[in-house]
Amino acid sequence: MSDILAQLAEVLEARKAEDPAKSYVAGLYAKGLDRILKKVGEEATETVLAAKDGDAAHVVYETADLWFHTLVMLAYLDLRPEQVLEELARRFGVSGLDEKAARGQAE
Ligand SMILES: N=c1c2ncn([C@@H]3O[C@H](COP(=O)(O)OP(=O)(O)OP(=O)(O)O)[C@@H](O)[C@H]3O)c2ncn1[C@@H]1O[C@H](COP(=O)(O)O)[C@@H](O)[C@H]1O
Repeated sequence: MSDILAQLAEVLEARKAEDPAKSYVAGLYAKGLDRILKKVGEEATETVLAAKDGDAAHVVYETADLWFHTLVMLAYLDLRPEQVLEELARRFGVSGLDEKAARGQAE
């Protein structure tokens, strides 16, 4: 499921060498971190409004925009989505074990 994040991260990395006039992502990099963070903030707000609105397709669309712009932010900071997934996996490893134990499934 997370393969698309890794593949997209590769594209975002490659866009660091791209002409800003020819690529949306290269254009964002050229505008700098503050512009990227502004986009993350805008997309977060649009996601919240979509969730309040209650249209499922709209929520998915806006969440994709939000995730995409956080991936651009991570790439700009030379961070990888795998690092975020590892952090989530580490947390799940802790709480997931608790859940398994509660269900009597612990090994
Ligand atoms: N997944 C995306 C993606 N999601 C959203 N967006 C862009 O994010 C922007 C969303 O912002 P808005 O809705 O506010 O639209 P906007 O007014 O055009 O944006 P601003 O002028 O405010 O920055 C749109 O321009 C979308 O096209 C994306 N642009 C690119 N990608 C992926 O990134 C890859 C590299 O893209 P390029 O750099 O364009 O080649 C592509 O192959 C795609 O896979």
